[in-house]
Amino acid sequence: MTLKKTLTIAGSDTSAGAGMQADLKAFQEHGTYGMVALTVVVTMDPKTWSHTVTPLPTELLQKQIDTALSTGVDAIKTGMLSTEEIIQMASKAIQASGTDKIVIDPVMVCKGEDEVLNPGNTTAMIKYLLPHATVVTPNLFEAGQLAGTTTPKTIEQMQATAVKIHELGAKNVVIKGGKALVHDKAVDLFYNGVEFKLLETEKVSSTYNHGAGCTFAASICANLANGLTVEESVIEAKEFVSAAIKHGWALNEHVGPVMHGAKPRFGAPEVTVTTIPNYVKA
Ligand SMILES: Nc1ncnc2c1ncn2[C@@H]1O[C@H](COP(=O)(O)OP(=O)(O)O)[C@@H](O)[C@H]1O
Ligand SMILES: Cc1ncc(COP(=O)(O)O)c(C=O)c1O
Ligand SMILES: [Mg+2]
Repeated sequence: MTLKKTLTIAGSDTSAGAGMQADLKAFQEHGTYGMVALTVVVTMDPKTWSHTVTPLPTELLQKQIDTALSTGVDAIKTGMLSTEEIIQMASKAIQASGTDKIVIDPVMVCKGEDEVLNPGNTTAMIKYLLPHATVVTPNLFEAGQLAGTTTPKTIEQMQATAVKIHELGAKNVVIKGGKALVHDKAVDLFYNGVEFKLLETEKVSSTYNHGAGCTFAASICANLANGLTVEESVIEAKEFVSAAIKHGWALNEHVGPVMHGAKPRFGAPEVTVTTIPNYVKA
């Protein structure tokens, strides 16, 4: 039996809820063969849990990319890319890979940390990654940064932001309202350049949501590798991550990761999909 090969170009979250650890767990749960090209290692101060991001030498990243690509990957996801040089390397890897199943998770901050990784990276992501994105999965903050606007706060503002990000070259845009959007449901907005759909689940009141974004994007990537359509991939990923958040747990007093493999074990909350009227520019 052969498996579809999924590659993440991402950082290591040593606490293992997010980053490439989340990606590999989600890849595995979706029955794909997960591979990694590691960009940075994130470690935590045992007392304060403040994060330190340590980059790997770029030559080593390139060797990992070359190794993984030589096997013929079916889909690629990008996660934490800490410098413009690394963003360019990821872009070249995508173009050399021969696959058009590309999920860009434009990670700009770690949850629980306010500091933006490197503000110049946004411009590089726009230039080098968005034109190759089958799907891009910003949270509200990241969506505003990519679109060059303020952080969207309403569904209508999310629509305007999604249009701008689509114009930058991403074929499909999912803006994650998640926990941040003031709404009684966990709402994500899907835009494929033609129509808008709202994806909604129950909102879990837990704070054990570390790694939700990575798990969501990696699930989309695995679903694409397995041959699902973009929309099917996003809807299943939303089910998968909702279950993971619902069963999130306390790793220690500082962080609560999602339970990546919750859906196959406990089932998933229902995702409601509603087509909404197109946003008309004022
Ligand atoms: N409290 C919650 N209840 C249910 N779903 C959530 C909750 N928080 C986030 N989600 C969902 O998890 C996914 C990841 O979103 P989010 O946590 O906002 O991303 P990120 O980790 O990148 O900031 C999205 O599909 C979002 O709607
Ligand atoms: C290596 C790495 N990638 C990505 C993220 C973003 O995680 P999330 O899925 O919570 O957005 C983090 C957050 O700590 C991280 O450490
Ligand atoms: Mg994220």
